[in-house]
Amino acid sequence: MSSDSRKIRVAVRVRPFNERELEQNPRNIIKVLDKSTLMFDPDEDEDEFFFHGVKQTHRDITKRVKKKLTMEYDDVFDNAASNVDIYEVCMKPLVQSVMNGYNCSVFVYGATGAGKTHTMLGNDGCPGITYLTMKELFHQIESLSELRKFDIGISYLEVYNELVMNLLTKSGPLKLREDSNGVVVSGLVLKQIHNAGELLELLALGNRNRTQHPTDANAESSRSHAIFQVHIRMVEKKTGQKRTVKLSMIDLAGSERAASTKGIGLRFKEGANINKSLLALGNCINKLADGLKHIPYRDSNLTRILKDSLGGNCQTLMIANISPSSLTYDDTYNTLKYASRAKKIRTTVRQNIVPSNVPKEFLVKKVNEQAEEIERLKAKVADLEEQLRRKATAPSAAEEGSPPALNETLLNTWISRIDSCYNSMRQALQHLMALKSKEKLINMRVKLKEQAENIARIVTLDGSHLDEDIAKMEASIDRCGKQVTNQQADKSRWQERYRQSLRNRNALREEVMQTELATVLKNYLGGKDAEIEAVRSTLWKDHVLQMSFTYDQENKLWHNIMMLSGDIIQQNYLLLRSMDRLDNVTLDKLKRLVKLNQRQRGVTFFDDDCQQGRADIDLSSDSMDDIANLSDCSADAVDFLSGDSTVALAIGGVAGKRTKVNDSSESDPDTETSNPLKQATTIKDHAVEMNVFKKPKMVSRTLSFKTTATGGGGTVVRPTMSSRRTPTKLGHGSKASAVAASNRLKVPRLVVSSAVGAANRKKLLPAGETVEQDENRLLDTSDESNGIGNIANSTFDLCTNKDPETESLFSNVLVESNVAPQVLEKVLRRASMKGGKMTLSVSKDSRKKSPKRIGKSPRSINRSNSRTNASANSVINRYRMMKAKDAAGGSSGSGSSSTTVAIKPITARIANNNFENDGDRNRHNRLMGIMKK
Ligand SMILES: Nc1ncnc2c1ncn2[C@@H]1O[C@H](COP(=O)(O)OP(=O)(O)OP(=O)(O)O)[C@@H](O)[C@H]1O
Repeated sequence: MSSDSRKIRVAVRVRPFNERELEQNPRNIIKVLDKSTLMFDPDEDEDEFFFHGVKQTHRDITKRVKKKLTMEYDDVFDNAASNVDIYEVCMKPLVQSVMNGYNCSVFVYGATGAGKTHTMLGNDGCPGITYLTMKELFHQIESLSELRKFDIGISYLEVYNELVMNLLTKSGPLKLREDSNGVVVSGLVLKQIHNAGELLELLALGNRNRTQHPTDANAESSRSHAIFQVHIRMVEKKTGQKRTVKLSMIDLAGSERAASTKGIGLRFKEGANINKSLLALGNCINKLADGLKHIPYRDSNLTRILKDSLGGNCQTLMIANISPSSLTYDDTYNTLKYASRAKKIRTTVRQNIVPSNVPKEFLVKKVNEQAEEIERLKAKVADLEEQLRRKATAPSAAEEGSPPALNETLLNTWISRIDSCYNSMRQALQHLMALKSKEKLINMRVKLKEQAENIARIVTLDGSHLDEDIAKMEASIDRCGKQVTNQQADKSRWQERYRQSLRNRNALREEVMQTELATVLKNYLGGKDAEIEAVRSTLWKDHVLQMSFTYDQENKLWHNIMMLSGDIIQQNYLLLRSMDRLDNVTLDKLKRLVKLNQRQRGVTFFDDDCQQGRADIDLSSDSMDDIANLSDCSADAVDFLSGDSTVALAIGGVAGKRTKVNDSSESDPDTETSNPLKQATTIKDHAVEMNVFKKPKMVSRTLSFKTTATGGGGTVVRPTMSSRRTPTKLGHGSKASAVAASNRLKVPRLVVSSAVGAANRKKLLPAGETVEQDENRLLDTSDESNGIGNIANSTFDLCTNKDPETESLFSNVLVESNVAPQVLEKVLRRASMKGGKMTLSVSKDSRKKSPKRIGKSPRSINRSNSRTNASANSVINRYRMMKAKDAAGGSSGSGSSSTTVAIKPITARIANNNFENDGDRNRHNRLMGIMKK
């Protein structure tokens, strides 16, 4: 888009004397010398005066000396010129500029009654330049209607007392604001017109609304600046190229001095405002003429509106209207001076072609055409070169009898042709795969975002922000959608180019096979094919890695969410239950949750049954679940390998065995490279190379509570935790390994008994041992095995408000003990009654022993990472659920009391590794994922 610096075009129009002036017999102060020159204040044509026979030059010595200023403008029109003349000379070229996409602007300047409105609007018998211009504009539009589509909207504003008003609709004052397109009137609605006739109606309407008051100088004086603007939008039908242009026609209020209108009161205020805006206009004109950088456009609304016309991207015409009468000597002189200054102003004009509006398809088509043309020309050049060489070498070869020289040249030609063909193929493939990969990733992200949105609808801390949050998420999803849509055109373009390159390659191959160099070139072609395959594989690898990474991040996030949710659910469940607020609906939901969790185990763990389950999954679906389960080799990951074809692969086991389950691939001309089996092999190789199909290693964590006696008989229970990678491949049915694995698990247990009191226990003690000794012994033993020890019949400070983690741990530990739910309820009720410091008294006849604190130790957990802690809680919870289930079944079966829990001898439990029976252990091990069913 080129720009052009042009001066403002300035025309001066001299009106005829009006009746009022003629009555006063004034002097003519304007003498039009030619089409571009006039003389201001010329000598009077007076009768020659002789004194004593001598011609006198100065008849009246008191008379002012004439200025006799010769002034030059672009155009000067004398009093005989009509509006049509003005239009033909000044406006017609502007209409042409408008049609070429340039902004144009014309403003009439002059004192009141100088003929500005007459020039602009004219009257019934003599239409003004506005009507004439619009008529020509519509004429041009009609003649170009086959090539372009036009939209025309007009606005008619006035600036009165510094307020901007719409003359076409009744509304309040409008505000001006500036944007990249210049000064814009806020809230201005354009009126559409379809012919010059409609324009006349609107102009009449606008003029009726315009502020006019009679002044001494003009009976119909316009007291405001009127701005008529035509906005034209043109769209080239063939190319889609868009141009938006604006033609502004401004009828300024009179530039006279206030005194000449003899205004008082409101008229004086009008005059002051008119003068203020015209003064600002004068300042701007002066500064622009001097080439200054800072132009005070903001000094008035008028100059703000005229900013574009004076110093912006606009071709501007100024028509200075003057009266020839000596009655307006000063005003005319001022007008002419302004006009002269304005002549020096330069504006920079450029065509308003909107490049972004050129349809993409058009550009894409053009680029494709050019690319094809380049390819064709390249091939032609190569062909011609080859012919030339052949001609050049043929005679000499015949002379010398050395045909190999010919072969070598030919070979080089063929090689350069093959290289060029494969280069374009590689380029297309790279673009295509990058675009497809991007699309797959975006689609995957959209699904993840949708999931997050669903969760946000359920879980929200503050309902008032929900809408805002959802709106943000939806906006983000929309953005992703737009990204995908935007690149569709690109994708199909590269797809077409890729297909074209494949066709070219096949054609070239056939051609090669006809030549005498077929054997050599066949090998060369094979090498090139291998190169393309390597590129394809690398791109595929990058894509899979990216997909894996994204999914892995999401997986981690979900893991954390689930752990936190589980923890919160469990705590709320216990709290509700302790408060007797657990209703059936919530309970049902919890049960469903537990069941869901149990069902998921079958999919999550890598045992034989699960493998079967995996094979049943519909791998062609790209649902979220499938992405989640098969992220490493999902259909998404490999779909793009064969263009539009869909090749879905399934994992067939831990080692990453894959099975082709669906191949709807259309015939790719490149049968060799599009062969899905070959691709599968490639994928497999990559899987091994990248390790992406390898089963993630399971991690088991050992949790133990160390109980140590403190001074004064107190006992501190410190939970410690360690993580260890556990080999997931266990020997099938290997009992020894299962036991070994279960042995590694030390489940925290808090052994509580309200039935076995100190007195009773004393009877069980070996002779000579006190209760205290017995307890210490038990504690010590349990430290080794159970991890917590028997701390029954005691009052414990479980935790304080400051240590919620201990509270959480305690509830888990407590549930794991054999305390029946009813007992637990009582315990929690009691505990909560103590307020900030939770104190648990299990036994009715509890002795006031030093409290055994469970509170300091969680710091050691804090030192571990939070994920480890969450996992530990999860382990405990799983175990708790299992026990709760068993307890429910057991109690109904045996009918044992739920309030009193008898504990087994600790030593027996040590031997049994804390499990009540083998079923428990097996179930536990299954839950922990360390043993096959
Ligand atoms: N070139 C002209 N030929 C014939 N009559 C004219 C010409 N110019 C102006 N007049 C007449 O002079 C009178 C005043 O003209 P006009 O209203 O256009 O002045 P104006 O500059 O717009 O004044 P104001 O600033 O007060 O609105 C009108 O009656 C108009 O018809």
